[in-house]
Amino acid sequence: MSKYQKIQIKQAVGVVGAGSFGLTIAGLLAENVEDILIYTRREENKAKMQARKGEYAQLSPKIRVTTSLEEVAKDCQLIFPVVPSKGFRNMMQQLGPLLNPQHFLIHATKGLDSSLAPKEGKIKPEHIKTMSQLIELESLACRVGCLSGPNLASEIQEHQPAATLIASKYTEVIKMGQAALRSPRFQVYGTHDILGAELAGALKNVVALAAGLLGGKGLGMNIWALLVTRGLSEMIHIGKAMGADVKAFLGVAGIGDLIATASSTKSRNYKAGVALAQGTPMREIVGADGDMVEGFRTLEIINQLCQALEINSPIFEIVHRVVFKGMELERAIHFLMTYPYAVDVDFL
Ligand SMILES: NC(=O)C1=CN([C@@H]2O[C@H](COP(=O)(O)OP(=O)(O)OC[C@H]3O[C@@H](n4cnc5c(N)ncnc54)[C@H](O)[C@@H]3O)[C@@H](O)[C@H]2O)C=CC1
Ligand SMILES: O=C(CO)COP(=O)(O)O
Repeated sequence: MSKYQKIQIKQAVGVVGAGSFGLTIAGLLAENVEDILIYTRREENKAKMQARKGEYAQLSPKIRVTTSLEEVAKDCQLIFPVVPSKGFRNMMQQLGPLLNPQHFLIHATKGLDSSLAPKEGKIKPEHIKTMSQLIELESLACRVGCLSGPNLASEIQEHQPAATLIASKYTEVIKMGQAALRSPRFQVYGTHDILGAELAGALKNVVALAAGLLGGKGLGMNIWALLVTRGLSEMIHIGKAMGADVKAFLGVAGIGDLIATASSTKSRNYKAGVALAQGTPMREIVGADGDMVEGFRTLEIINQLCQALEINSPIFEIVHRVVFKGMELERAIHFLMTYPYAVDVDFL
């Protein structure tokens, strides 16, 4: 047992979603937990994972694989859902009926959901849900949390040190998450501001995408720093309009993750921006990695929200035009460089 562990976790811990970050979380859990159950939808993946073949060769022997959500809900009190936002509600509609108020759910998805919005007409703030709100909507689970921070999966898989934030209204969820994940290679902070942590994690992907656009054009660090600073300011304004506090945006899940994602060629959001700037058609990027560029979905949802609430967010608006309306990047940069900004720090 790790010396950081205050609560001893004796039961199996579940991970739903056997992608890059689900496997990373399972690997972190293996430092503290004896029995980890990871859910994959695909039988062929289950076979490969069980045989520890190919990309699964390094899987800890403590990790069991299942294609049964019933088994996850029955065996595990603590479950980490780690599926892209696009599939999250659908996943919860299957998992939700199997859960009860004794379950603890800590998701790690950095995105938003707008599936409750009507097909026609304007989106309203109440149509936009974070993943913790979807968990509450689709299940009886109330001990809900989120994990968010500068956590590029490949670095953690290489055992490089990193930190994250577990956010929940419930202290017991934060403590349980810390006990499960904390180790000398993974620092885990805690906060009760779950909305702030979720929004910071989702919104930073859009700024990372924008940073990739600049990187793809070969632009330097001055404009990168300007983008990140003003992008953070817009993230905070949008977050506040959605009911969040400023704090999370200034911590590991906000500025911390923003720096990591907006400067790393390991980030899929950053890489998508680079590809767009270098002329790769949108359909090719979406075709290759579409669900995984969370920033695209978030950008569409936030653009509608900003219009509905008349939020002034020039960077988000112009990135939307570049990504979805074919605006030339040079024009977009000119627009922002001549934008009548007046105040530097306007969110404190
Ligand atoms: N990869 C990373 O560095 C990090 C990713 N995240 C977040 O984690 C989430 C997942 O990302 P990755 O694991 O990297 O993506 P991925 O594409 O590698 O894996 C996603 C997995 O979810 C599965 N999945 C999709 N829909 C499902 C459903 N309805 N039911 C069950 N499984 C389903 C897919 O089959 C796939 O195995 C994203 O929201 C991402 O922003 C957060 C921190 C770091
Ligand atoms: O959120 C992440 C790192 O903290 C992962 O970012 P990407 O989804 O852009 O790869």
